[in-house]
Amino acid sequence: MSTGAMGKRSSAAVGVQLVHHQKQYPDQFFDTNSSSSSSSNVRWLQSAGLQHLRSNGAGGTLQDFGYFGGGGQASRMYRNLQRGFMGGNDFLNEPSTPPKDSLLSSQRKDGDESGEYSPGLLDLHSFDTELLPEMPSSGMNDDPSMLNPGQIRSFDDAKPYMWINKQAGRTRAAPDNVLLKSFAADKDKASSVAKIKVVVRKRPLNKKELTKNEEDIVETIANSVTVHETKLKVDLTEYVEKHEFVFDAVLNEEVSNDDVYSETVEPIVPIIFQRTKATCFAYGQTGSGKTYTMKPLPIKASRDILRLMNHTYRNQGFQLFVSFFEIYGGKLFDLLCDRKKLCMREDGKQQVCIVGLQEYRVSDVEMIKELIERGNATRSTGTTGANEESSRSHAILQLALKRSVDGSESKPARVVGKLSFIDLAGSERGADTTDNDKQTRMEGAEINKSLLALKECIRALDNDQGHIPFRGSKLTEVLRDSFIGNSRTVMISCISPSSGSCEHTLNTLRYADRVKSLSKGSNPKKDGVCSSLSLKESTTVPLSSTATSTANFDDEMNRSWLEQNGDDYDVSEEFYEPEIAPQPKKNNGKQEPGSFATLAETKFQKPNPQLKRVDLQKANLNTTHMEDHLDALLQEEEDLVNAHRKQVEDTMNIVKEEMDLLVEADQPGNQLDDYIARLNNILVQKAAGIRQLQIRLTNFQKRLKEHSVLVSSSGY
Ligand SMILES: Nc1ncnc2c1ncn2[C@@H]1O[C@H](COP(=O)(O)OP(=O)(O)OP(=O)(O)O)[C@@H](O)[C@H]1O
Repeated sequence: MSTGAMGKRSSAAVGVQLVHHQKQYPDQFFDTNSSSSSSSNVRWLQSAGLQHLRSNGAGGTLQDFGYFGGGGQASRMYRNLQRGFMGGNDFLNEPSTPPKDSLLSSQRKDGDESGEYSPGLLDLHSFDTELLPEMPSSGMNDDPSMLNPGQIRSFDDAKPYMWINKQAGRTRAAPDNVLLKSFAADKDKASSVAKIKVVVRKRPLNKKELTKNEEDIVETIANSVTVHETKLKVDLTEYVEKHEFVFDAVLNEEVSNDDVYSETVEPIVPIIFQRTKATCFAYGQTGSGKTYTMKPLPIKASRDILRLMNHTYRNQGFQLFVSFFEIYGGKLFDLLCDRKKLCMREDGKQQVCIVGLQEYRVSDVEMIKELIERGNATRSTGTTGANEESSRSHAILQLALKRSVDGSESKPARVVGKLSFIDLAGSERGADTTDNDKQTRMEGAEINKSLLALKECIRALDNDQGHIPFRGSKLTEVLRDSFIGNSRTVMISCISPSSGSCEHTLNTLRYADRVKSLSKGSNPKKDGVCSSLSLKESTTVPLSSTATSTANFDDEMNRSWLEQNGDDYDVSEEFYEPEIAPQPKKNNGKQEPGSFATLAETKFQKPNPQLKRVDLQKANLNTTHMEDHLDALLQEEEDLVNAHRKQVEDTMNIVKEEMDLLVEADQPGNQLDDYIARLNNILVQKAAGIRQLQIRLTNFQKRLKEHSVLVSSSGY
C-alpha cells in the first residue's frame, strides 16, 4: 500500500471522532515552488533518456511517485537510478534503505527499532552538551577524492552544500578550495545568525479574492512592508491610512519557497552541529500561506543536514532523527503513529519529555519526505470562514541531530542539536467568531492562548529574563528545551495582500513587530543598524522620528521606570550637557547664593576656569548661542514628551489587545486570571512610569525657562 493511502486510512479512523476532515494535499506536494529542483530533475532524466518518467497522469512531478497510487515503483526506480548514476561514490551516495513498504509494515507490527528507519522514544531532555565536545569542521579535508563534481553537476539532490551560487542563479561545480572555504565560513556564519529573526512573507491574491475584486493593499520595498488601510472619516469620506513596518526581511509574492529557505532556515542549519537548538515557526491568519511556506522547509533543511553529515562531519557518528506531532485542543498526538495520544511529563529537573513519541532515524531525503507526507495527511484540519482546509492544530516537526559520546554506534546517541518546525494554527479570531460552532470557538481560544504564550516566551528569552513563562501553554511547555540555552528562533509572518484581510494582516504585523521590537537584538544602541529596528506606522508620525522614539522608549522600558522610582533621577544630566559653558554673573567676585550661577554650576554645567574675564562681545555671542541652544532644548524636550505620550498610548493599546485576547481565551479550565493580572500590572506600571517622566520633563522645562529669563535679564 502506498504511504499516501495509508495516511488517509489512519486519518479517517480518527477523523470521525474529531468531527474534522483530514487535509488532502495536491500532487505537487513538496517543493511545488522549487523550480530549480524540478528542472534539474528533468535535465537529469533527459540525460538518462527517461524523460517519460517526468510526469504522471495527474501532472505531478517525479517526487510525487512515492506518495500517490502506483508510484512506489517509479520512486524506487528513480532512487536506484540516482545511485547508479552516482557510480557508487561513497561520498555522494545516500545510505541505502530498505524498501518503503516493508519498513512501514515492520514499524506497524512491533515498532522494531532495528535498521535505519527505527522509531524510538523521543527523549527531549537528553540534551547533554557536557558530554559532547564541539565538533571540528575539518572532516571533509580528509579525503579530497570524495569530490567528484562531474558526476553530480546535473542532479539537484546531490549538490554539495553551498555549491549553488544563488545570487547569480547558477549551479556550478566548486573547486576544492572554494568548498573548504565555504565550510570554514559556516562557523562565522553561525556566530552571526541573529538570536531572533523576524521575516514577513506576502502571498499573491488568490482566486477567491480576485473574483471578489479585492485589492492588493500591501506594498513591499526592501525590508519594509506598508499596509494601505482604507478608513472612513466622521463625514463618511474615505481616506487611506498607511502603516509601515520594518523587519529583518520582507519576501513578496514573487519569492519562491527556495528563497524563503535561503533567507530563513539555511543559515541556521550549520549551527545545529554546534550544539544549538533552533525553532522556525510560521505565524499568520488562516489561509495566509503558513502551511505552504513551512512544508518544504524541513525537507530542504534535512537535505543540507545530511550533506553536512556526509561531508563536513563524515565518519563522526552523527545520526538524524525525525519526529512529528501535533497539539490539538491542548493535547498531544503523534502524527507518525496513527495519532496516538501522547503524554508530556516533567522530570525532577523540570525537563520535558514526551512519553511514547516515535522518532525515526533517517538517512535520506526520500524517507523524510515520506514521513512528513504521512504526518501531514494525519493532521487535524477544519473549515473556517477564511480557509476551507484550515490547520486547527500546531504541527511540530523536529529534526534531532544525535551522536554518541565517542561517535560510535554502539553507545546510545545523545542529542547534539535540534531543529523544530512549527506550523501554527491560524491566528485570527474574526474568522472563528463567525463560525458559531462551539468546538471551533474552543479551538480558537486554545490557539490564542498558545500564541500569546509563545510571544511571551520569545520576548522573555531575548531579553534574557530569568523567568521564561513556559507554562503558559502546552505549545511552549513542549518547546521548552528549544528555548533554553543556545537557541535561535526564526519567525515567518505570513500575510494576505487583500483588502478584505486588512485587519488580520495588521494584527499579524503588529504581533511580529512586538516580537522584534521588544527584543534586545533590535536595540539600535546594540547593533547600530536602523534597518533591523522594527518600526511602525503611520501617516501621522514621520518614520524617522518614530524610530528614535521607539528606540528610546524600548530602552527606557528595558530599564524599567518603576524600578527607578526611589532614585533621584536627574533628567538634566541625561539631556543637557552644553559644550561651551556660559560665564556666570558674579557679584564682586562672589556668586550670589541661590542665583542662577549656583544653579547652573550645580545642575547644568561646570564653570570654565579658563574664562576669567568677561568679554562683552563673546558674552553676547554666548547669549545668542545659549538662546538657540535653549530653543533647541525646549523643542527636543517637547518632542520627547510627545513621543513618550504616543508610546504610552501604544503600550496601552498593546496591553488592551492582549487582554482582549486573553478574555477570549478564558474558557473554563484555562485559568488565565494570572495572565490577566500580570498584564494589568504591566499596564499600570508603564503608565505610572511615563507619568513620572512627564512630570520630570515638565520640571525640566520650567527650570530651563527660568534659565532663559535669568540670562536675558542679566544684561548680556
Ligand atoms: N506564496 C504563495 N504562493 C502561491 N500560493 C500560495 C502562497 N501561499 C499560500 N498559497 C495558497 O493559499 C492557500 C492557503 O494556504 P495555506 O493552507 O498554506 O494557509 P495557512 O496559513 O496554512 O492556513 P491555515 O492556518 O488555515 O491552515 C493554499 O491553497 C496555498 O497553496
